[in-house]
Amino acid sequence: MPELQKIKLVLEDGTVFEGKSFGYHKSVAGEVVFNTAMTGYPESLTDPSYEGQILVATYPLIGNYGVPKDDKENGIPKFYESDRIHISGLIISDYSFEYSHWNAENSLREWLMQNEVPGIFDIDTRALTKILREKGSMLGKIEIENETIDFVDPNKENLVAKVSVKEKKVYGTGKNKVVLVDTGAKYNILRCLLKRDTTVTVVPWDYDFTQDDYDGVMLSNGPGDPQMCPDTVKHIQKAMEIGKPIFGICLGNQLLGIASGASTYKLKYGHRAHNHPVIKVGTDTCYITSQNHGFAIDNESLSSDWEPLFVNVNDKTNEGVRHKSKPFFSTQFHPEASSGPTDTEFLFDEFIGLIEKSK
Ligand SMILES: NC(=O)CC[C@H](N)C(=O)O
Repeated sequence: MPELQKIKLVLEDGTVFEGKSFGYHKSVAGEVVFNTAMTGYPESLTDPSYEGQILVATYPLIGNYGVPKDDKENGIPKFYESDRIHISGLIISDYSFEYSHWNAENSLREWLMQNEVPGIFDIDTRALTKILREKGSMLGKIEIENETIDFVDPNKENLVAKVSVKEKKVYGTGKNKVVLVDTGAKYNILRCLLKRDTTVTVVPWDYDFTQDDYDGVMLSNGPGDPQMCPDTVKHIQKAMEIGKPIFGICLGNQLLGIASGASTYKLKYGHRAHNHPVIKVGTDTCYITSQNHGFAIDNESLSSDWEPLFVNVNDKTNEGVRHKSKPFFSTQFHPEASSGPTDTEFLFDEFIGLIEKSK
């Protein structure tokens, strides 16, 4: 094991955890959240929804399968969810300095260094997660020795503007024309669309796509508080008047909800895992889903034209909405998975089905 420098995590409530630095050695502040998935750190670290957050992995052994090659397909990385690491820092229990996997090209440590993202290991992540579970997600800061920085609340910033594409870009040559509103889209949403005979135009979060020629709208995931994107909401409202199919995922669910008049609130510690059970409302069908969110739509605030589509079995929170008569629906979980279970990928087929029916 190389010589490692000391580094600490300081929580808003004053708790301090001392650990060892294995990533880029610098101080950083953000919101501390935990994810209970056992695999998928390359996908999580590059998920733009984590922008501004310090991520705690509750699974104790991290780094053992390295990080994948940066192979491209259709002009986008095959194994990553965006072009860079989005988390502000990584907190783990045991870092595996040895890695082995058929697809590994680099170590997690090297990759964190290249992206200038700090990592701490040798932390009692069970004790830390219990604090976050009991008190809720809180602000925190990673501090190197002899340095003090201020806490920063990323939810007060427009993080979506930071992670969205700056210009329109077209992918694929399929027959169904989908506008993908990039509020921080994971590449697997694009991959799932391209697999289904589509031409996808990825547009910036504040672009008025309603003037374009399209068959359906896909609203992506993304970071931060959904109330920070009024421009996107305005365009969604215009698209609802046009009436072509709309499918939203995670932040997309929240923005569709807000556009329909519903309100959102912050969950105590959010859902970040591979095993969240959701029930399709009105059925006995339960799906196990991949999730990463800290906000939710208030089911009670839905207007009379809308209804909950899925509900979380654990805490009964909203997991999706749909319009009662128009082809608009969304999910709070991730049907594109990556990482996590792919059980709900069929929702992309349902979206394409709605597009074909409405043409
Ligand atoms: N993955 C996402 O799209 C997250 C949505 C939103 N930023 C939340 O935390 O609730």
